[in-house]
Amino acid sequence: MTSESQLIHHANQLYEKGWMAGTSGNLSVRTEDGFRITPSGKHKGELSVADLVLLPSSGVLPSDSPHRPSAEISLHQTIYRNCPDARAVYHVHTVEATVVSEWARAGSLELPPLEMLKGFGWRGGDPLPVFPVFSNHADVRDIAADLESFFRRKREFLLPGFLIRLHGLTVWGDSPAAAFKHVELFDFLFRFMVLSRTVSS
Ligand SMILES: CSC[C@@H](O)[C@@H](O)C(=O)COP(=O)(O)O
Ligand SMILES: [Zn+2]
Repeated sequence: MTSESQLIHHANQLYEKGWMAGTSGNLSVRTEDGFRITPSGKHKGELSVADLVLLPSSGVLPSDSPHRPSAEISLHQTIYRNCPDARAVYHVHTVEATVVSEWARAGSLELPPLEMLKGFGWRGGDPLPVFPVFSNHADVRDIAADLESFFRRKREFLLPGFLIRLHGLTVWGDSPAAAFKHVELFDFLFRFMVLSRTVSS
């Protein structure tokens, strides 16, 4: 299976989970000639490989592209530029990700020290990793600029994801399967956070 067809398979699965409802979210995979990304504003449960838009390594979109690329392409570009191992970037809108994004303080969200964090390579006992939450600027390029500044501040351990306030979750991985796994791990953490507040209130 090519990485493009894995992306389409995952788009269907993420749509079925309700995480790409109402045309929300966008997915991309790195290819030899750049990366391919979902088109803007299309139903994410009805895509095919032919719908994907190529952003060539030159960074210049071909003028004859039949579809418009995702409006959030600048976030994907920023991740691929800063994370050489990233081969897939997935952005979803889950209810719990949106709820917990409101709980951030000074631009970061405290994650619970759950076993599930080890799925990201975190070792229990190490300090909890910083999980950034960026403002949902009207111009996505301003969010990408905040992300760029975050990447510049080098850290020992970087979680492969971030939230945008009242918007959604973005993750990356060294394969489409890894990106999908990271969406699932973060979803588990966010659902735990929401549920534990509900139970204790
Ligand atoms: C339901 S609208 C959501 C969009 O504004 C955006 O946040 C999104 O995730 C999808 O944008 P798209 O341009 O289709 O990739
Ligand atoms: Zn979005």
